[in-house]
Formats: sequence, structure tokens, C-alpha cells
Amino acid sequence: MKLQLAIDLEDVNGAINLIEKTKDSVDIFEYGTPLVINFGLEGLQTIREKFPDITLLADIKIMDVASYEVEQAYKYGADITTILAAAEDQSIKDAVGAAKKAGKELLVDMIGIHDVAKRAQELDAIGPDYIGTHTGYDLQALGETPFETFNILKDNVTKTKTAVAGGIKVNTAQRIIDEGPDVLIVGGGISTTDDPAESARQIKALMPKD
Ligand SMILES: O=C([C@H](O)CO)[C@H](O)[C@H](O)COP(=O)(O)O
Repeated sequence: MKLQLAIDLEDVNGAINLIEKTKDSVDIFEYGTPLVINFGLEGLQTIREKFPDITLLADIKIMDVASYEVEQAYKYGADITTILAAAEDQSIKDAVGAAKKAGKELLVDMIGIHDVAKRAQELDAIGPDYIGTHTGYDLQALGETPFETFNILKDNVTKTKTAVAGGIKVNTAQRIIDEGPDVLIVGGGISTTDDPAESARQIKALMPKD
């Protein structure tokens, strides 16, 4: 099981500081959508130059022009990038093809999908590397969590690795770790704590080793 740290609430230097602090416990660093919006893929490139060996995910949440956008994320240093499950099947097929051609990985983000079982089966047949269930900030604010939808996702994929995100904290991580995601994605639950290194260490310590 891998721990992915979503870096959303920082600038590029803040992201670099957070990576320095947490790199002993984190397996995948996410260059979050707010960073993409504020600093573009050039910010990702700066991080890649500073840390040539880390695994970097660019959370660009593609909706269209999939091959091109996937290729751009890899060109600027991503190992993994993201497309929305709500995109057309053709876009997802194109993104999967571009990822395979580049020898990189693709995560499909289920944010906003209501029939999780049906879409998970369709995506599993298309063949991305990961499908992730995700309760976004706007629904977290209403008290929602990703725990139930993760179980539906898990029951409806046969070959695709699974990920889960959305408001997971040190004190709620065990519950979802017990369900066995391949990737546990944590943002604010690490980055906004008083001691991000210790929070990352505590969550990583709860996980089974790969
Ligand atoms: O993808 C995310 C969100 O849409 C903002 O870009 C977050 O990275 C994801 O939700 C994980 O962050 P937390 O919910 O703070 O754990």
C-alpha cells in the first residue's frame, strides 16, 4: 500500500518544503489541482528538477483533449497524471493509450460520479492503472466521506488498482487502510497539521508493507 501526499494549499516553495519534511514516509507526491491552476506545469517542473527521484503525480483532472494533456503532464515531470471518470470513454481510452506509450501511469478520479459500481466496471474494462474514489472539498464541507464509495469501487474492479481520497486524517486512516486500497491519498490531514512529518509517519506506520 502506498501513501500519496496531496499538496494543494501551498505555493511551489511551500510544496518543496513539505516534500523535504515528509519524504521518508511518503511514496507518491501529488502536485495538486490548485497548484496546477496557480503555477501551471512549470511549477511541477521546478519540483521535478529539485527532486529527480521522487514519484510525482500531477492532478490535472483532464476532461478533454486527453492524449495531449497527458503527454504534457509527463513532459513536465509527472510519473502519474489524472483524468476525470466523467470524461467520455474515448477520452479515457486516449489517456490510457498515451500513458502506456510514455511508459507512465494514469489515475481515473471518480469525483462527481453517482453510479460508482457501473462506472467502475466500465473503467476497469478500459484499463487505467488506478481508479480512485474521491470526496472533494465541497462535499467534505457538508460532512461527506469517501468510506462507503470506496467499498463499492473495490467490489466492482477486477484488475485495476484502487485509490481513495477525501479528508482522510491520522485518526480516520485506519478504517480505510483496513479496506485495502492500493493508494491512500491524504492532503490536509498531513499538510495542515502542526507536524506534517510526524503525521505522515503515523499514517505510513498504519499501512501494511508492499
Ligand atoms: O484532489 C483533491 C481536491 O480535489 C483538491 O484538488 C485533494 O488533493 C484530495 O481531496 C486530497 O486532499 P484532502 O481531502 O485534503 O485529503
